Amino acid sequence: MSVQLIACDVSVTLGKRKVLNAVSFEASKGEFLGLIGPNGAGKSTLLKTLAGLLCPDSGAIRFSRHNITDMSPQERARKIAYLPQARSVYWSVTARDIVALGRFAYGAPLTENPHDTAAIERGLKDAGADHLAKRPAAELSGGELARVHLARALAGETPLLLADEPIAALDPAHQMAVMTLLKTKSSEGGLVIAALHDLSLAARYCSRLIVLKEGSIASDGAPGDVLRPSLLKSAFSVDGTIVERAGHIDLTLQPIDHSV
Ligand SMILES: Nc1ncnc2c1ncn2[C@@H]1O[C@H](COP(=O)(O)OP(=O)(O)OP(=O)(O)O)[C@@H](O)[C@H]1O
Repeated sequence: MSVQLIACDVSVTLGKRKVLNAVSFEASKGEFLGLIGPNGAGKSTLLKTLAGLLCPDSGAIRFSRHNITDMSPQERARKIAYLPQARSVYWSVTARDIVALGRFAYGAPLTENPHDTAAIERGLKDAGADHLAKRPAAELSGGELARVHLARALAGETPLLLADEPIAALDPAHQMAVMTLLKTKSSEGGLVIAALHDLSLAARYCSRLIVLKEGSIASDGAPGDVLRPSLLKSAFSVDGTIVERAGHIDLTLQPIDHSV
């Protein structure tokens, strides 16, 4: 696999806090990379930095041989889709209007051509949101709106998709549908990086996991290699039982028993 994304010694300070500390990794097309770690570990900050929305204090990020900070916003938007964690909509626009913003780098919605229309409709369908297209976005439930925003990210047809907690608001069936979709997007040649809190789903669907802890990479590798009891304890402060069967990893998590 050819390396597509390189993050080299990336450090980010927000306010007075050093939130990312010399983060380095490489990723290739075809990977579905789960970014996991406890609250405040720096997952959203890393995704925003990879998207070019935050500027690192030091270090560099290259995607498709281009330095992210040298790319124009339009070039970035044609290569990188970013699904943020916060998804509220207060304007009187339809769900389809939101999805059409995914084609903004190509001139839509002002000049929507047949390719834009097809990408918007495919995004809505893939995200399971086609039936919501005409609904006012401000009236949608949290899970419905999450799927509409995912459709917006998909409509850009970018080679890199950065998704911050794409399944957080979803019911179990939609969680699995979205994880299957992201896995499919990567196996079709895309690179997908998603911040996730559900370790079981991350283990089942992602090809690789990166664990962030206090702004640094604590572990990086195949789910079965990363999710070990010692890592669950040190990074997530939980006790975990891990069973691998038929290519799947089953995780059972419980609070650390301090009495033993
Ligand atoms: N603008 C800011 N100024 C100062 N500190 C910030 C700012 N934004 C985020 N932080 C801090 O940076 C740290 C990392 O935040 P980040 O949102 O990246 O974590 P996360 O791993 O995505 O967490 P969560 O799982 O809770 O979403 C947190 O301690 C947070 O309080």
